[in-house]
Amino acid sequence: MSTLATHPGASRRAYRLLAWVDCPPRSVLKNLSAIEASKRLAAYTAVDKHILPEHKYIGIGSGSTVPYVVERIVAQGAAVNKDRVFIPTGFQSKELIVDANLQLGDVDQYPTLDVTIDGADEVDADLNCIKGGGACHLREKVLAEAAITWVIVADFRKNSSVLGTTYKKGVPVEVAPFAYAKLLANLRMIGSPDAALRMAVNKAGPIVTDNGNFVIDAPFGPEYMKDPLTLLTRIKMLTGVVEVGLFCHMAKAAYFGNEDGSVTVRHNDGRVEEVQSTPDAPAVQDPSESYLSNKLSTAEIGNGHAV
Ligand SMILES: O=C(CO)[C@H](O)[C@H](O)COP(=O)(O)O
Repeated sequence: MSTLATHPGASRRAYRLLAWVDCPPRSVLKNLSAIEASKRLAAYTAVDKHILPEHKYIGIGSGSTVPYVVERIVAQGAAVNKDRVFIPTGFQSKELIVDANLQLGDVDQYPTLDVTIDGADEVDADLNCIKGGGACHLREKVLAEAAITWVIVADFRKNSSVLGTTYKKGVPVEVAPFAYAKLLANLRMIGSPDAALRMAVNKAGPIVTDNGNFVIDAPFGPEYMKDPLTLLTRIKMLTGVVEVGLFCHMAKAAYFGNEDGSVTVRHNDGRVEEVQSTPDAPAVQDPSESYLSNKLSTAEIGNGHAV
Protein backbone atom coordinates (compact mmCIF):
# COMPACT_ATOMS: atom_id res chain seq x y z
CA MET A 1 0.00 0.00 0.00
CA SER A 2 1.33 3.44 -0.80
CA THR A 3 1.80 6.23 1.69
CA LEU A 4 -0.96 8.15 -0.05
CA ALA A 5 -3.41 5.29 0.22
CA THR A 6 -2.68 4.60 3.88
CA HIS A 7 -2.37 8.27 4.88
CA PRO A 8 -5.19 10.06 3.13
CA GLY A 9 -5.08 12.80 5.76
CA ALA A 10 -1.32 13.15 5.96
CA SER A 11 0.12 16.63 5.63
CA ARG A 12 1.80 17.29 2.30
CA ARG A 13 5.16 17.63 4.01
CA ALA A 14 4.79 14.42 5.97
CA TYR A 15 3.70 12.58 2.87
CA ARG A 16 6.68 13.87 0.92
CA LEU A 17 9.10 12.82 3.60
CA LEU A 18 7.62 9.36 3.80
CA ALA A 19 7.65 8.93 0.07
CA TRP A 20 11.20 10.25 -0.29
CA VAL A 21 12.77 7.89 2.12
CA ASP A 22 10.50 4.98 1.25
CA CYS A 23 10.65 4.50 4.93
CA PRO A 24 8.69 1.95 6.98
CA PRO A 25 7.54 2.67 10.55
CA ARG A 26 10.00 2.71 13.39
CA SER A 27 9.39 -0.89 14.41
CA VAL A 28 10.41 -2.00 10.94
CA LEU A 29 13.20 0.55 10.79
CA LYS A 30 14.87 -1.20 13.72
CA ASN A 31 15.29 -4.25 11.52
CA LEU A 32 16.55 -2.15 8.65
CA SER A 33 18.96 -0.13 10.73
CA ALA A 34 22.08 -1.75 9.32
CA ILE A 35 21.01 -0.88 5.79
CA GLU A 36 19.98 2.67 6.64
CA ALA A 37 23.22 3.17 8.57
CA SER A 38 25.14 1.85 5.55
CA LYS A 39 23.44 4.29 3.22
CA ARG A 40 24.19 7.13 5.54
CA LEU A 41 27.83 6.15 5.96
CA ALA A 42 28.31 6.01 2.21
CA ALA A 43 26.61 9.35 1.69
CA TYR A 44 28.46 11.14 4.48
CA THR A 45 31.85 9.80 3.40
CA ALA A 46 31.28 10.76 -0.24
CA VAL A 47 30.14 14.28 0.67
CA ASP A 48 33.13 14.77 2.96
CA LYS A 49 35.46 13.70 0.18
CA HIS A 50 33.87 15.29 -2.88
CA ILE A 51 31.77 18.33 -1.89
CA LEU A 52 34.48 20.86 -1.15
CA PRO A 53 34.11 24.55 -0.28
CA GLU A 54 35.13 25.59 -3.80
CA HIS A 55 32.33 23.52 -5.38
CA LYS A 56 29.44 25.79 -6.34
CA TYR A 57 27.28 23.79 -8.76
CA ILE A 58 26.17 20.49 -7.33
CA GLY A 59 23.89 17.82 -8.80
CA ILE A 60 21.64 15.93 -6.39
CA GLY A 61 20.47 12.45 -7.45
CA SER A 62 17.41 10.40 -6.58
CA GLY A 63 16.50 7.53 -4.30
CA SER A 64 16.61 6.62 -0.64
CA THR A 65 20.36 7.22 -0.11
CA VAL A 66 20.43 10.76 -1.43
CA PRO A 67 18.53 12.35 1.51
CA TYR A 68 21.63 11.55 3.59
CA VAL A 69 23.75 13.38 0.99
CA VAL A 70 21.61 16.48 1.44
CA GLU A 71 21.70 16.05 5.21
CA ARG A 72 25.52 16.07 5.17
CA ILE A 73 25.69 19.03 2.78
CA VAL A 74 23.36 21.01 5.07
CA ALA A 75 25.69 20.14 7.95
CA GLN A 76 28.53 21.92 6.14
CA GLY A 77 26.79 25.12 7.20
CA ALA A 78 24.87 28.04 5.79
CA ALA A 79 28.00 30.09 5.07
CA VAL A 80 29.42 27.63 2.54
CA ASN A 81 26.02 26.72 1.10
CA LYS A 82 24.78 30.24 0.48
CA ASP A 83 26.89 30.62 -2.69
CA ARG A 84 26.02 27.20 -4.04
CA VAL A 85 23.36 26.11 -6.53
CA PHE A 86 21.87 22.62 -6.36
CA ILE A 87 20.51 20.92 -9.47
CA PRO A 88 17.98 18.07 -8.99
CA THR A 89 17.56 14.89 -11.04
CA GLY A 90 13.80 14.89 -10.57
CA PHE A 91 10.83 15.79 -8.44
CA GLN A 92 12.07 14.02 -5.32
CA SER A 93 15.48 15.69 -5.25
CA LYS A 94 13.94 19.06 -6.12
CA GLU A 95 11.77 18.77 -3.02
CA LEU A 96 14.77 17.70 -0.94
CA ILE A 97 16.71 20.80 -2.05
CA VAL A 98 13.79 23.16 -1.46
CA ASP A 99 12.98 21.64 1.92
CA ALA A 100 16.60 22.02 3.05
CA ASN A 101 16.50 25.73 2.08
CA LEU A 102 19.25 25.26 -0.46
CA GLN A 103 19.30 27.27 -3.67
CA LEU A 104 17.65 25.45 -6.54
CA GLY A 105 18.80 25.62 -10.16
CA ASP A 106 18.32 23.63 -13.35
CA VAL A 107 20.72 22.06 -15.75
CA ASP A 108 19.68 24.39 -18.57
CA GLN A 109 21.02 27.28 -16.47
CA TYR A 110 24.07 25.36 -15.25
CA PRO A 111 25.14 22.86 -17.92
CA THR A 112 28.47 22.22 -16.20
CA LEU A 113 28.44 20.99 -12.63
CA ASP A 114 31.32 20.54 -10.23
CA VAL A 115 30.03 17.32 -8.71
CA THR A 116 26.91 15.15 -8.89
CA ILE A 117 26.27 12.52 -6.22
CA ASP A 118 23.64 9.88 -6.93
CA GLY A 119 22.49 6.45 -5.81
CA ALA A 120 22.41 3.29 -7.93
CA ASP A 121 20.46 0.07 -8.16
CA GLU A 122 23.58 -2.02 -8.78
CA VAL A 123 27.24 -1.32 -9.54
CA ASP A 124 29.61 -3.73 -11.26
CA ALA A 125 33.36 -4.26 -10.92
CA ASP A 126 34.09 -1.54 -13.50
CA LEU A 127 31.71 0.97 -11.87
CA ASN A 128 29.07 0.49 -14.56
CA CYS A 129 25.63 0.89 -13.00
CA ILE A 130 22.01 0.00 -13.37
CA LYS A 131 19.93 3.06 -12.58
CA GLY A 132 16.31 3.92 -13.05
CA GLY A 133 14.67 1.89 -10.30
CA GLY A 134 13.02 5.19 -9.42
CA ALA A 135 12.43 6.05 -13.09
CA CYS A 136 14.71 9.10 -12.93
CA HIS A 137 17.53 7.84 -15.12
CA LEU A 138 17.13 10.31 -18.00
CA ARG A 139 17.77 13.33 -15.81
CA GLU A 140 20.23 11.35 -13.73
CA LYS A 141 22.32 10.62 -16.80
CA VAL A 142 22.19 14.23 -17.98
CA LEU A 143 23.44 15.38 -14.58
CA ALA A 144 26.07 12.64 -14.50
CA GLU A 145 27.38 13.78 -17.88
CA ALA A 146 27.20 17.44 -16.90
CA ALA A 147 29.34 16.86 -13.83
CA ILE A 148 33.11 17.07 -13.79
CA THR A 149 32.94 14.42 -11.07
CA TRP A 150 30.14 11.87 -10.78
CA VAL A 151 30.06 9.82 -7.59
CA ILE A 152 27.81 6.94 -6.55
CA VAL A 153 26.61 6.28 -3.00
CA ALA A 154 24.95 3.02 -2.00
CA ASP A 155 24.65 0.38 0.66
CA PHE A 156 26.62 -2.87 0.52
CA ARG A 157 23.82 -4.71 -1.30
CA LYS A 158 24.53 -2.78 -4.51
CA ASN A 159 28.22 -3.76 -4.69
CA SER A 160 28.35 -6.41 -7.39
CA SER A 161 30.69 -7.89 -9.96
CA VAL A 162 28.24 -8.33 -12.84
CA LEU A 163 25.10 -6.22 -13.31
CA GLY A 164 21.85 -8.12 -12.96
CA THR A 165 23.20 -10.31 -10.15
CA THR A 166 21.20 -8.61 -7.40
CA TYR A 167 18.97 -6.19 -9.29
CA LYS A 168 16.77 -8.65 -11.15
CA LYS A 169 14.04 -6.34 -12.40
CA GLY A 170 15.90 -5.61 -15.59
CA VAL A 171 17.39 -2.64 -17.38
CA PRO A 172 15.08 0.37 -17.04
CA VAL A 173 14.38 1.86 -20.46
CA GLU A 174 12.56 5.21 -20.67
CA VAL A 175 10.50 5.30 -23.86
CA ALA A 176 8.23 7.64 -25.77
CA PRO A 177 4.71 6.50 -24.75
CA PHE A 178 3.38 6.01 -28.28
CA ALA A 179 6.30 3.70 -29.14
CA TYR A 180 6.07 1.35 -26.13
CA ALA A 181 4.43 -1.64 -27.85
CA LYS A 182 6.94 -1.61 -30.70
CA LEU A 183 9.78 -1.28 -28.21
CA LEU A 184 8.52 -4.15 -26.09
CA ALA A 185 8.62 -6.31 -29.22
CA ASN A 186 12.09 -4.97 -30.13
CA LEU A 187 13.49 -5.63 -26.66
CA ARG A 188 12.06 -9.13 -26.57
CA MET A 189 13.63 -9.78 -29.95
CA ILE A 190 17.11 -8.60 -28.96
CA GLY A 191 17.35 -10.83 -25.87
CA SER A 192 14.87 -9.82 -23.18
CA PRO A 193 11.82 -12.10 -23.56
CA ASP A 194 10.40 -10.89 -20.24
CA ALA A 195 10.60 -7.16 -21.00
CA ALA A 196 7.52 -5.51 -19.49
CA LEU A 197 5.99 -2.09 -19.19
CA ARG A 198 6.42 -0.80 -15.62
CA MET A 199 2.96 -0.42 -14.11
CA ALA A 200 1.99 2.12 -11.46
CA VAL A 201 1.05 0.79 -8.03
CA ASN A 202 -1.70 3.18 -7.07
CA LYS A 203 -2.79 4.37 -10.46
CA ALA A 204 -4.38 2.40 -13.24
CA GLY A 205 -1.90 2.02 -16.06
CA PRO A 206 1.82 2.55 -16.47
CA ILE A 207 4.08 4.76 -14.41
CA VAL A 208 4.82 8.08 -16.07
CA THR A 209 8.25 9.63 -15.59
CA ASP A 210 8.97 13.24 -14.60
CA ASN A 211 9.42 13.78 -18.35
CA GLY A 212 6.03 12.35 -19.34
CA ASN A 213 7.41 9.06 -20.67
CA PHE A 214 6.89 5.34 -19.91
CA VAL A 215 9.46 2.88 -18.56
CA ILE A 216 10.06 -0.66 -19.77
CA ASP A 217 12.01 -3.02 -17.48
CA ALA A 218 14.04 -5.36 -19.66
CA PRO A 219 15.85 -8.24 -17.90
CA PHE A 220 18.85 -9.56 -19.86
CA GLY A 221 20.93 -12.62 -19.01
CA PRO A 222 24.54 -12.44 -17.77
CA GLU A 223 25.88 -12.97 -21.29
CA TYR A 224 24.54 -9.49 -22.11
CA MET A 225 25.08 -7.87 -18.73
CA LYS A 226 28.78 -8.73 -18.74
CA ASP A 227 29.22 -6.18 -21.52
CA PRO A 228 26.85 -3.39 -20.49
CA LEU A 229 28.27 -0.82 -22.93
CA THR A 230 27.43 -3.00 -25.93
CA LEU A 231 23.95 -3.64 -24.52
CA LEU A 232 23.44 0.05 -23.81
CA THR A 233 24.40 0.95 -27.39
CA ARG A 234 22.11 -1.69 -28.81
CA ILE A 235 19.08 -0.59 -26.79
CA LYS A 236 19.72 3.10 -27.34
CA MET A 237 19.65 2.58 -31.12
CA LEU A 238 16.03 1.44 -30.97
CA THR A 239 13.83 4.26 -32.22
CA GLY A 240 11.56 5.55 -29.49
CA VAL A 241 14.03 4.89 -26.67
CA VAL A 242 14.64 8.09 -24.72
CA GLU A 243 17.29 6.80 -22.30
CA VAL A 244 18.66 3.54 -20.96
CA GLY A 245 19.39 2.91 -17.28
CA LEU A 246 22.88 1.59 -17.95
CA PHE A 247 25.56 4.09 -16.92
CA CYS A 248 28.87 2.94 -18.36
CA HIS A 249 32.34 4.34 -17.62
CA MET A 250 30.91 7.44 -15.99
CA ALA A 251 31.62 7.19 -12.26
CA LYS A 252 34.79 8.51 -10.71
CA ALA A 253 34.15 6.51 -7.53
CA ALA A 254 31.49 4.43 -5.78
CA TYR A 255 31.02 4.53 -2.00
CA PHE A 256 29.40 1.47 -0.41
CA GLY A 257 28.45 1.60 3.26
CA ASN A 258 29.05 -1.75 4.99
CA GLU A 259 27.30 -3.39 7.92
CA ASP A 260 30.47 -3.29 10.03
CA GLY A 261 30.66 0.50 9.81
CA SER A 262 33.35 0.67 7.15
CA VAL A 263 32.94 2.13 3.69
CA THR A 264 34.31 0.42 0.61
CA VAL A 265 35.42 2.98 -1.95
CA ARG A 266 35.94 1.74 -5.48
CA HIS A 267 37.74 4.14 -7.81
CA ASN A 268 37.61 4.25 -11.60
CA ASP A 269 41.34 3.51 -11.77
CA GLY A 270 40.75 0.14 -10.08
CA ARG A 271 41.84 1.12 -6.58
CA VAL A 272 39.73 -0.19 -3.72
CA GLU A 273 39.88 1.44 -0.27
CA GLU A 274 38.31 0.44 3.01
CA VAL A 275 37.56 3.61 4.94
CA GLN A 276 36.57 3.62 8.58
CA SER A 277 33.38 5.28 9.72
CA THR A 278 33.05 9.07 9.60
CA PRO A 279 33.34 10.14 13.27
CA ASP A 280 29.86 11.58 13.66
CA ALA A 281 28.15 8.89 11.63
CA PRO A 282 28.34 5.91 14.00
CA ALA A 283 28.44 2.52 12.35
CA VAL A 284 25.29 1.02 13.77
CA GLN A 285 22.95 3.79 14.64
CA ASP A 286 19.23 3.59 15.16
CA PRO A 287 17.96 5.45 12.11
CA SER A 288 15.19 6.89 14.25
CA GLU A 289 17.91 9.25 15.48
CA SER A 290 18.57 10.69 12.04
CA TYR A 291 16.98 13.97 11.12
CA LEU A 292 14.81 12.35 8.51
CA SER A 293 13.44 9.74 10.86
CA ASN A 294 12.92 12.30 13.59
CA LYS A 295 10.81 14.27 11.20
CA LEU A 296 8.94 11.09 10.38
CA SER A 297 8.34 10.16 13.98
CA THR A 298 7.03 13.57 15.01
CA ALA A 299 5.18 14.26 11.80
CA GLU A 300 3.58 10.92 11.20
CA ILE A 301 4.56 7.85 13.15
CA GLY A 302 3.82 9.59 16.43
CA ASN A 303 0.27 9.99 15.23
CA GLY A 304 -0.11 6.26 15.17
CA HIS A 305 -0.25 5.85 11.41
CA ALA A 306 1.20 2.78 9.84
CA VAL A 307 2.85 3.05 6.45
O1 LIG B 1 18.38 5.20 -10.16
C1 LIG B 1 17.71 5.67 -9.29
C2 LIG B 1 16.38 6.26 -9.52
O2 LIG B 1 16.05 6.23 -10.87
C3 LIG B 1 18.21 5.75 -7.93
O3 LIG B 1 19.40 6.46 -7.91
C4 LIG B 1 18.43 4.38 -7.35
O4 LIG B 1 17.23 3.65 -7.44
C5 LIG B 1 18.86 4.62 -5.92
O5 LIG B 1 18.59 3.60 -5.05
P1 LIG B 1 18.54 3.79 -3.48
O6 LIG B 1 17.10 4.04 -3.11
O7 LIG B 1 19.04 2.48 -2.97
O8 LIG B 1 19.43 4.93 -3.08
